[in-house]
Amino acid sequence: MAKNLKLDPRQSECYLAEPTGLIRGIRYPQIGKGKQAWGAGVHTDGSLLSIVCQDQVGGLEVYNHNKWLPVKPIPNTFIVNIGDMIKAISNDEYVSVKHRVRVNKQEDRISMNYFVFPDLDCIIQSSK
Ligand SMILES: O=C(O)CCC(=O)C(=O)O
Ligand SMILES: [Fe+2]
Repeated sequence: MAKNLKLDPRQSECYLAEPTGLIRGIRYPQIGKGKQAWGAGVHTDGSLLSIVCQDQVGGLEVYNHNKWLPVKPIPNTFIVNIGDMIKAISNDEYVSVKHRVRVNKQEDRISMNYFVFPDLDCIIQSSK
């Protein structure tokens, strides 16, 4: 991505700072038969990138070409979502993905999420 956007390597380094990264572990409790609930409503992530590791229960959905698509759990596989900051840096060449999480009726769901944020003093600027 950095190559494609012709980013200065020093600039990309400050975007991908390690100390500002954030890990969030989430448990979505089962809701029981006959009920419906959202574990996470429709949103985009404010980060540069988000790396999601979900268990086998499923429930994550992404919006693509006017459709909601379930993200099938695949063992030992991470999902990488583009966040709002990449959208800003790339002048909308890369677009942050709308997503939501459906809660399962019979099983709890666990996901681990790593959000990549830039260094604290890094200035986000468009690549154009
Ligand atoms: O639990 C998931 O699969 C995604 C969670 C999420 O979208 C978030 O924490 O921003
Ligand atoms: Fe998210």
